[in-house]
Amino acid sequence: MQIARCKAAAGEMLNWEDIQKMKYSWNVACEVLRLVPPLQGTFREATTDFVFNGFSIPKGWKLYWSVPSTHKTEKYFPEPEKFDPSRFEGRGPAPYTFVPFGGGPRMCPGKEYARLEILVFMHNLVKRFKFDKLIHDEKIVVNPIAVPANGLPVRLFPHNA
Ligand code: HEM
Repeated sequence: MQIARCKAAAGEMLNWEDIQKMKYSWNVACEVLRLVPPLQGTFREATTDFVFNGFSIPKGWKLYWSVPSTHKTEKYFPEPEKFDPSRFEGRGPAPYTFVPFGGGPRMCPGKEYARLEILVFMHNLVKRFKFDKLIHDEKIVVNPIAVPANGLPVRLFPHNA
C-alpha cells in the first residue's frame, strides 16, 4: 500500500524502481517459500569421493538435496515452524541455507522473473481487495510440487465497492 500511495494516478502501473522498494513484501514471500517451498529438491552427481556427516559418498553417486529439510534446520532458522519474515532483514540467512531456487551454477534461471511476478501479484491483490480464505484449514499437498489441496478458493472484497 505504501507503493500505491506514492503513485500519481490510481491506475498507474508499477515500474522497476517500485519493485526494488518492495522489500517487506519480498521478505514475506521468502518466508512463505521457506516454509512451503514449491520444489522439494533436485539431484546432483558426486564428482569426487567425499565424506559427509560420517557417510562415505563415492564419486558418481546421485545425491538428492532437499529444500524443506534445509529450510527447517534449527541452527539456521531458529523456531523453524514460526512464520517470521524478519529473518530476511539485513544480511538475511547464511549462504546455501535458503534454497527455494536451488544454488550454485544450476540455480533456477527464472528466479528474478518469479520475484517480479510474485510482487506484482501481491501488490495488485492487496491494493484492490480484501480477501478471505474459504477453507481455513486447507492442507498443502506435495505431488511433486507443493500446492493447496483445493486450489485455494478465496472470496474477494473490492476496496471501492
Ligand atoms: C517460485 C517460482 C520458482 C521456484 C520455487 C523455482 C525453483 C527451482 C529450483 C529449486 C530449481 C533447481 C535448481 C538447482 O538445481 O540448483 C529450478 C530450476 C529451473 N527453473 Fe525454476 N523455479 C521457479 C520459477 C521458475 C520460472 C518462472 C522459470 C522460467 C521462466 C524457471 C525455470 C527453471 C529452469 C529452466 C530450471 C533448470 C535450470 C538448470 O538445470 O540449469 N523457474 N527452479
